[in-house]
Amino acid sequence: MEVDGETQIEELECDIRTLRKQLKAKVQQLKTLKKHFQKNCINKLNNNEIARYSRQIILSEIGVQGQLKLKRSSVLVVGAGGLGCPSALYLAGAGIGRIGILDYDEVELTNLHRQLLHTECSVGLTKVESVRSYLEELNSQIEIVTHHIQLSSDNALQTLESYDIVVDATDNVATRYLLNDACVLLKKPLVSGSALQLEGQLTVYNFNGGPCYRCLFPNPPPPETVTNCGDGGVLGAITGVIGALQALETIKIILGNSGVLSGRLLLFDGHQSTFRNLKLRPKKADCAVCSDNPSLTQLIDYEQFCSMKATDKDSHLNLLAPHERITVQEYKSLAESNVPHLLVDVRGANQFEICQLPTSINVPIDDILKNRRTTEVTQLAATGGPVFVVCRRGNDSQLAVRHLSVLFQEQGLAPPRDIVGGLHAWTHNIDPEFPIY
Ligand SMILES: Nc1ncnc2c1ncn2[C@@H]1O[C@H](COP(=O)(O)OP(=O)(O)OP(=O)(O)O)[C@@H](O)[C@H]1O
Ligand SMILES: [Zn+2]
Repeated sequence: MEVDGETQIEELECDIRTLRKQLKAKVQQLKTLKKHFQKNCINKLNNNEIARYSRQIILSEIGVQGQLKLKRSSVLVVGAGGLGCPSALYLAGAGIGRIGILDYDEVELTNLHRQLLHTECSVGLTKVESVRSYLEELNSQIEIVTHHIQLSSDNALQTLESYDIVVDATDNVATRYLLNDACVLLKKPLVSGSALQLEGQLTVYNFNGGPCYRCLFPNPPPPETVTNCGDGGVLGAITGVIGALQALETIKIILGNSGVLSGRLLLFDGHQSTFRNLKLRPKKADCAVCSDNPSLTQLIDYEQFCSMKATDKDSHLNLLAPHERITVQEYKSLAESNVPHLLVDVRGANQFEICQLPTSINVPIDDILKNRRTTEVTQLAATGGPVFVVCRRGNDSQLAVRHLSVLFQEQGLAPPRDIVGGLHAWTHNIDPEFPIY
């Protein structure tokens, strides 16, 4: 009975995939026909546009002329994730004539709580295709262009060139510097947002004599101080707030509104639901890129400059010597032979609650690095057997081993060892049923 049910589900899913493909082909066909036969004048609104945008056209800030400005403008949204989805959605709704969506990534299940243009059916598709099909259904009057690439120094200038404004909806420092420098070189405003946990930030760089990102942050932060959503977590409503505000600032720039958030930083605190505006330092007279005598006149290697990758994928640390590490397979056979040992899981308590390996104890990395619970670990280690350290992907566990090794040595204990690749490696190589997040 259960097997029958599973087969039926698979068959239906397969049918739906086929129908979606057919639908996509028809939508594309319709688009091409419309483009060919409907005269879309950029100096006039058609009846569909008048009705569609009527509730914003009647605003004194917009009017017919403002709506035409939106229609004639082009915006590139870089990153089709937590911030990119809401900003692209509101830009498309408002009638920006050409919207570019740029992202190298594919949709994953862990994206769906906040990246709300992607659906369960788009898991595995490219993010740019997923966003494109959503936005085209929302508004057939505008053009959506997709760029399924990783933005880099080799392609940034050429890609950004054909857009009026750039929205930074990415999640890593290297890409932020790259976008900043490219926008300065091309003289384009950069609407920059970020969101983490229950907080968000927003500002507009390189606009109307205001500072650029480098004016404020001439040097990148140390890599170990940077947290991404995968490690720190984020609430979808926070990315929604900041992404929608990025669309608002973009629209204000196009309309020529005087209240654009340039030279100011908006901070949103979702705990208290408060917004604060900080005045930023003005443009730096000797900024490396936006001053009158810049030392940087072309794009550089940003991963090298930041000592960080321009993606949050595959960032595997390699801090330890081979003898300080064991594989998940080695750990499995040791655990199965009932060798007495101590397994320390250094993820945060919330993550430990999601899933954990049998007999492991939870001592979060922060507690280890700040020596808050290291005595507890050394005392347990002294009771005998080897000590192993595990985390989600095998990075924090290496930091923990490096830190603990010194303490263990001082006490004459055998050094702890890191489990390579962490719980992700456990799921991939040992137990596919072990939850992955
Ligand atoms: N250099 C780049 N080129 C193209 N896309 C980029 C670049 N840097 C970041 N991105 C994209 O920006 C988006 C940032 O969004 P967000 O952090 O919400 O998503 P995510 O990386 O899927 O999240 P998670 O960290 O939860 O896996 C991602 O889709 C990522 O692929
Ligand atoms: Zn500058």
